[in-house]
Amino acid sequence: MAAPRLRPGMGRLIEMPAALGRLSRAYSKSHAFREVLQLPKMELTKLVFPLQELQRHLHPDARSDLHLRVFDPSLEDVARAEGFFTATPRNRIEYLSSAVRLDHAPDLPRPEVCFIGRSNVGKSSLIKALFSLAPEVEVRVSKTPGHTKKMNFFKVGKYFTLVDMPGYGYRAPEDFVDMVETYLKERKNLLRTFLLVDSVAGIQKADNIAIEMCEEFALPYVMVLTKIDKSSTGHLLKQVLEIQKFVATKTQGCFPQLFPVSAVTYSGIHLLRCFIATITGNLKTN
Ligand SMILES: Nc1nc2c(ncn2[C@@H]2O[C@H](COP(=O)(O)OP(=O)(O)OP(=O)(O)O)[C@@H](O)[C@H]2O)c(=O)[nH]1
Ligand SMILES: [Mg+2]
Repeated sequence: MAAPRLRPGMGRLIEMPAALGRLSRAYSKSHAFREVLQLPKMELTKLVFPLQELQRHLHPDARSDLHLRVFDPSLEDVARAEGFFTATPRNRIEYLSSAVRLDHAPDLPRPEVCFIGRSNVGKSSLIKALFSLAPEVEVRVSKTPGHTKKMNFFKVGKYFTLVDMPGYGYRAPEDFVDMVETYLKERKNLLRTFLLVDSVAGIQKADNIAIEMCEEFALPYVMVLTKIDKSSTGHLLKQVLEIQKFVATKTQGCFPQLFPVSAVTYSGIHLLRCFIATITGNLKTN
């Protein structure tokens, strides 16, 4: 397994003052990257590059099975990406508006990324975690499936827009199909769709319908595996391998690398921020 690559200058960030070292596990609620960098190396890898950590558990002959190197930023890139997600007076991160129809959606020139998935899969929680450095932004999450009823638009400075979608499947809003299908099909500035799949349950029937929809509309999309804190390592590894094979053999528009995340432990969140900053053309990695 390759260690996370470090660029010159990162050493300074990683040098750990003794006092901080003792406190390394007690990071703040925001999970700021400078705090993450103070973690012991294995913990850091698990948190920032969850696929790399999983790869450690694969038999050496099977290691090429994990598509690790498609998007493979350095720690420095990941650190730089955080700037886009940090709210400051000059970088305003805010809820913009909600819409139940595409023609009610805000007219925005900047690139947009949206998050779709079954109700309760963790879309709103993931967006809330991505916005942990913008604590003023309110993203509502709920144990009750079908909580998000509208498309919610969030502006990230002058860089891009994130859209939290209502879920499909159980307790989906009645107008879901009209709302989401039309959005996916016609939204001009939609750059990438993140399709969330529960890492415990794997790909379900309703997910297949969403995958077919993305394929039919020829959307570039990315699969995110949620709630990885709830999966055992063995189960997660099995799901990653199965889903990766599915993506490689049955899809055209899906990005080959999966993004496992947890909105509870923040595993994969920093990498996903870096990916979003990169695909929206704001960050040059490698
Ligand atoms: N353990 C764990 N629970 C999570 C995670 N992400 C979300 N949850 C829980 O899953 C439930 C649903 O989360 P939401 O983020 O509201 O899910 P959603 O996909 O937005 O759901 P809808 O808006 O109903 O479509 C909540 O109880 C969350 O606390 C995670 O990474 N780990
Ligand atoms: Mg929601």
